[in-house]
Amino acid sequence: MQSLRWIWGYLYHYWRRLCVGLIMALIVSALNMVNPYLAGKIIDKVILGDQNHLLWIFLGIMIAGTLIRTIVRYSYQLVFEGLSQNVIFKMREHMYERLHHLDFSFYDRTKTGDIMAKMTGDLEAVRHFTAWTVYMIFENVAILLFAIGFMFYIHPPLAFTLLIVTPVIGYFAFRLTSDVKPTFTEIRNQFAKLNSVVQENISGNRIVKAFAKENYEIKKFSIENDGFKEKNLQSSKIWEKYLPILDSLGGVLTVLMIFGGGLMVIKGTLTFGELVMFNSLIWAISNPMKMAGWLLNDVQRFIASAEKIEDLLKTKSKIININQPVAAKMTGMVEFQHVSFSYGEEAVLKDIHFSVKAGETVGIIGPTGAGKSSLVNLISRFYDADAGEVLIGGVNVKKWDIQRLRNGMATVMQDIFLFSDTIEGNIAYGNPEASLVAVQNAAKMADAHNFISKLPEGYDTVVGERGVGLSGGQRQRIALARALLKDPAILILDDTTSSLDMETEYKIQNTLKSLQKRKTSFIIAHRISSVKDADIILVMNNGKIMERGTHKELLKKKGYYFDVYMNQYGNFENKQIGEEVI
Ligand SMILES: Nc1ncnc2c1ncn2[C@@H]1O[C@H](COP(=O)(O)OP(=O)(O)OP(=O)(O)O)[C@@H](O)[C@H]1O
Repeated sequence: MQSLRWIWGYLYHYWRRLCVGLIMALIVSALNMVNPYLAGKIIDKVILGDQNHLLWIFLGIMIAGTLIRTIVRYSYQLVFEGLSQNVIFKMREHMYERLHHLDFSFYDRTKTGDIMAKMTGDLEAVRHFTAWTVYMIFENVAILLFAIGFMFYIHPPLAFTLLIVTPVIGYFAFRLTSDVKPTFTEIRNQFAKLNSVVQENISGNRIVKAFAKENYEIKKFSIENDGFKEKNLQSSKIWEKYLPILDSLGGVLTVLMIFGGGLMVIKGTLTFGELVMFNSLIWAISNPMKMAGWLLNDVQRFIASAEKIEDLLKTKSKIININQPVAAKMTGMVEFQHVSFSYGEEAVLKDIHFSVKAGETVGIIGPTGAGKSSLVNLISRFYDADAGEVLIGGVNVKKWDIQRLRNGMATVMQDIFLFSDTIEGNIAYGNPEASLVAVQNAAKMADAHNFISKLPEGYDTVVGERGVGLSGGQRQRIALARALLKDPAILILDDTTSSLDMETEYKIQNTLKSLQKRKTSFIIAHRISSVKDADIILVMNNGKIMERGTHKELLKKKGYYFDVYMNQYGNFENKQIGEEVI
């Protein structure tokens, strides 16, 4: 019921078209009564009553009725197809918009395959329901009611005899529906699992090959594929149980009609023509009953899919704008006031406290898993702090308009993502209006211009999915150019130069230094060389800032930073070298 109410939310925009379609379906259902009626009249009036002149009239009406019925039926099929395409178009748009509104935590817990199953299989089930099932249910119910009414009009006692069987058919159709429903939910969930395996395998096909795990992955797929087949077979088994019963009950109707009707003809209470009318109408009773199983099947499939789509559309993002967000100018002043944060149970950031003036550079260093990326994720409000406040320009990030906040900053994430587009398109992603010269300048700053120019199609080179066809360092430089072209007030570089050789990193750093005077920069790195010129370096471990200061100050402290420095630049045993550098 809930799913029907939900789909009505989409359908009512087209209620006029829906009404036209349903009225046409009603006309077709009524026209279905014409031929059986006239067939009976031909027997009674023409064959037995010798009124031969009526034959041509009856035949003419039958042909005209059939023609009109075919045209109207074809027309409303088109009406419903158009209607369903409109509904699906809107729904797909809503789903896509929702997917873009949802925050990082949604994507952390949702498999891409599951989302794809919703965008494809579930939408198709809803399309099928609105394009076909809706009018088929209406048409079958209308035919059944017209036939019952007509039969009662012709001969109530025989009509009554036939109707004795219909509640039994109704009972089995209902049983079939309730038994089959859970299997549809299972089929649908299994389909999502199958999709996830395929999607992960396609995305990770290089890893699969590198580890020679093709057979393992094929087996993994086979298990899910087998599961999908099994779930479908389970559903078919339920069908196999009920369909013969429903079919036999349809047959019982015919037997009852011939037996009861035959007796009535012999007794003279029913004409031969009326028996023919009943005989021609019997399908109008048994067919909707038989169709009920298939249609309820479709309804259950629709409900299972509609629930999944509705779930997605109802999923709320935790990161949302407040009622009247601040629309201040982004200044680049960043402050963390006793911030704690966790993804789940365990705290990932503990009591983080620091402040940065606009235009300053912050280096963040520390072992893997220390919480460096998590810290910068709070600046862009990809997640919200559990305690404490993150302030930009003195205003809590939760009070900023999210679009404005993120437009004022550019992040080069650790996991570089490039779209399957031209290099120019990828660099201009954050600033599509940018001229080619501006794109080239950004590429020069990121030391990417040289290698791009050497490509046969230069900036028009289309990179593969996720940037396939480029080296790790080339991808990093394009991502850096993309961030620089945005000219943000806050620049966040999460391990952005890790794949670059020292010489390229040095060149980029010199460029960044000139830029950094204008923007606040956060540079996460494992190499001392990447952070040593920062105004302040935060050394993180286990979610805490355990050391802070400039490069020189930190070396003097002879703590973790000093050890890393010695590891990378000097003899670890001989701390004297470190002191020389200081
Ligand atoms: N999306 C997430 N959901 C749950 N836990 C997460 C998520 N992202 C990171 N973590 C956990 O949070 C902790 C800090 O991770 P984070 O990525 O911030 O570390 P990091 O210092 O940037 O590490 P690295 O240098 O390896 O990038 C880790 O224990 C990690 O397992």
